[in-house]
Amino acid sequence: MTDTYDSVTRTPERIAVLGGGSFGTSLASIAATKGARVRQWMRDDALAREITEQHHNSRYLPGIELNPTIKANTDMAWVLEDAELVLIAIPSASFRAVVRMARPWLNEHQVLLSTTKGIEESTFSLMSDIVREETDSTHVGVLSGPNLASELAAGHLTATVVASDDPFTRASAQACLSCDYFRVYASNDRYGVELGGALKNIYAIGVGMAAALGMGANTKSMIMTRALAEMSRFAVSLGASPLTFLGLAGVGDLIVTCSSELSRNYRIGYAVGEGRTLDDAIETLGQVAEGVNTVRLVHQRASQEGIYMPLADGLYRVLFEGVSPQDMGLTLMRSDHSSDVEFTLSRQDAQRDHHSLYETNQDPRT
Ligand SMILES: NC(=O)C1=CN([C@@H]2O[C@H](COP(=O)(O)OP(=O)(O)OC[C@H]3O[C@@H](n4cnc5c(N)ncnc54)[C@H](O)[C@@H]3O)[C@@H](O)[C@H]2O)C=CC1
Ligand SMILES: O=C(CO)COP(=O)(O)O
Repeated sequence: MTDTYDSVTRTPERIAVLGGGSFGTSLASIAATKGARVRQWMRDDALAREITEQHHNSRYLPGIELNPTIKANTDMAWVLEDAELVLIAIPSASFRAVVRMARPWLNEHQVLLSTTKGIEESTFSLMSDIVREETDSTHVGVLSGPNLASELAAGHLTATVVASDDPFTRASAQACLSCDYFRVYASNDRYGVELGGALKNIYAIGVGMAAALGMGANTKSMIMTRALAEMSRFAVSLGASPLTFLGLAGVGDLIVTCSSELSRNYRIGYAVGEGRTLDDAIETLGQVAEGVNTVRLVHQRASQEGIYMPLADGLYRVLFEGVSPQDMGLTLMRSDHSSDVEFTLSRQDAQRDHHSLYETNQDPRT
């Protein structure tokens, strides 16, 4: 991939963030710390005043000091006024409704980036598809990677991927958000990056369940590794690049979401593994865990398309059909072994794949 970083002549100066939750707030704080004018839209007036006046988001990012220049507001027109780049951090269930609400103040020159890791229930659309359908922007992209919001807001070093087929979008997002603790890589596999972010949530629920059942690191590693094969098989059959799954938005995000108790999806799985009902687990969490819906949608789509997804199917049966996690674990382990082949590559295949991996994953700035 060429012409990414250098094609932006200047960093976007006016940023709008839609969403007052943990991730939108973390990204708002980064952009503001880089010197941009940042306006953040949310429904809750009290929360908007707290962010603007006290520089905290106590509901979604307790204990984190935000950049004091962020101005949060419930007035969409004011937030989007003159915005050059818009970050959309709204849960998938409300994403289309909020984009429609914003539409009167959006134009084709703005960069519109989804940071949401989910799939629309009624259409199986990814969020960037919704942005394309609902707006006239020619600069649409997604941002996804190992980015737990509270760690990001605390300045722990990490990286992410901005994916778009439009070089201007990729470069604008890199310029807007790259900083000493957040490295932003570019990709043109928008579909793969976006699917990676949505799919890994399913498996974090599974690893959370395994942890609640007292399973150790071997089990977690097995689930994560087979999850990677499964999610990549699904995404590739829908048109994504398999190489994306070896990058930050694939295995990178899978590892963090399956390993950290900060992950809401992991916590849902843990609660169900402890014997709580799904409804009870969701209510206790009080935040969005996209994987619950995603597992339903992916189970349905994989069945329609005939894609082999034993882990996602098993998790669907535990969450929605009352199968116990213990029984599901045994069923998976006892299933037919005859097709359990990991890789059978020739040396030439391996060399070709290695070469194409490193070509594709090259940092566009080097
Ligand atoms: N929290 C995290 O660590 C990360 C989250 N994400 C993704 O970001 C997306 C947003 O998640 P979070 O910020 O974490 O969620 P959150 O649970 O922290 O907050 C959700 C926010 O969305 C708002 N919201 C919900 N429905 C709305 C509607 N109809 N209109 C206006 N606002 C509405 C809520 O009021 C709340 O401010 C999710 O898809 C998530 O997967 C991505 C990377 C990291
Ligand atoms: O996507 C995330 C980290 O990259 C956050 O995952 P959760 O939504 O499970 O908290």
